[in-house]
Amino acid sequence: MLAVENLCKTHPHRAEPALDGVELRARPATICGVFGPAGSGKTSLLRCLAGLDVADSGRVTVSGRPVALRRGRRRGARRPVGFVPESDALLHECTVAGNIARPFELAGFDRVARQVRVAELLELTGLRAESHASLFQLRPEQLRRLQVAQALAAGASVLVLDDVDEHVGSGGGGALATVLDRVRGELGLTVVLATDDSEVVRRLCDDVVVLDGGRVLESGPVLELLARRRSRTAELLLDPVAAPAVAGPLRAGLPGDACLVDVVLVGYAAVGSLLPLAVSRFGIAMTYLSGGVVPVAGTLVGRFRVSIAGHGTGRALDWLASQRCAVWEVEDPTMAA
Ligand SMILES: Nc1ncnc2c1ncn2[C@@H]1O[C@H](COP(=O)(O)OP(=O)(O)OP(=O)(O)O)[C@@H](O)[C@H]1O
Repeated sequence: MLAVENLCKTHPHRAEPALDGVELRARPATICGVFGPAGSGKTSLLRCLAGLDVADSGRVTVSGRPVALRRGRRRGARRPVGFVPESDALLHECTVAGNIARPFELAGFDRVARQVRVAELLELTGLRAESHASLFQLRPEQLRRLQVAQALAAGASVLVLDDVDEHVGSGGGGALATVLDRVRGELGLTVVLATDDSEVVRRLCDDVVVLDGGRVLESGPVLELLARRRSRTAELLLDPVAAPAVAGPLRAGLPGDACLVDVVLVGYAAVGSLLPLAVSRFGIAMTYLSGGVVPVAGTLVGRFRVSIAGHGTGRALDWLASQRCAVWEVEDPTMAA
């Protein structure tokens, strides 16, 4: 377990803190996304996690042990937290296999043991065909996978990746995503990645920490946060199925007693059945106005704006709220006027 307690850091010559009381828990065999806009403190946090920087106050521990500040520049030395920076810090004079072998050499593995471990990591990271290639022949996304292999070779039990964006998102072909999936599922490691790309969180992350201005706005399991009323995570991750900002024009043509409702449904079963069930159970009239479904963390999440009318409306809303979904009435500026 990686635990961060009340981490605070202000960079030299800065008035505002880069990290202001950050708390984080990342479990083994999970991927935790540190999600926030540029300047929100993601890199500052990750550098403290990896022992590359020291915080002004607070604690970072792995399995209860404080993470020590890294000293010296011995690339490939053994580290419990493997840091994969935005730009590569690899050995450009060595081949792909040579880069993975270096931490094993430094740790005193003999030649046969080294070859076995290097072969395993080449397979895990999908780089077997590039084993003898020079780094100059690799694409940026392949270099990122090599960095992961090197961090694993250095004995990381926690893998920290900065700025995971186009490499994992729709533009990157998904090879790094597959590797991280295997690191989580097959090796059971804790992965923490920083991103400002909601697609990366939707596709890969079990947990999320939403950062802004160095503060945690919201954190927890992604699917739990999505099922919370007015969740910040839902607002950020469900942008492909965002409801229109203004409710007013949608009311045209609806019955006078209709109420407009936004509902977030989590899981295949909920998406497929909850709204029709509410209609049949409570005898309400429901009209679908906008929204859709999007895959998140291996399941389906739906966000819909619907109008509901009929005597059973209140009971239907209470029932929906008691299921695995978030539901709230849309504030309608035209009604308030
Ligand atoms: N070495 C530094 N010296 C001074 N200020 C810094 C330093 N590193 C970061 N900062 C400042 O700290 C704040 C947080 O920066 P940080 O790089 O951690 O955010 P970020 O979310 O990773 O941003 P990005 O996505 O652009 O990398 C910003 O205001 C930034 O300008």
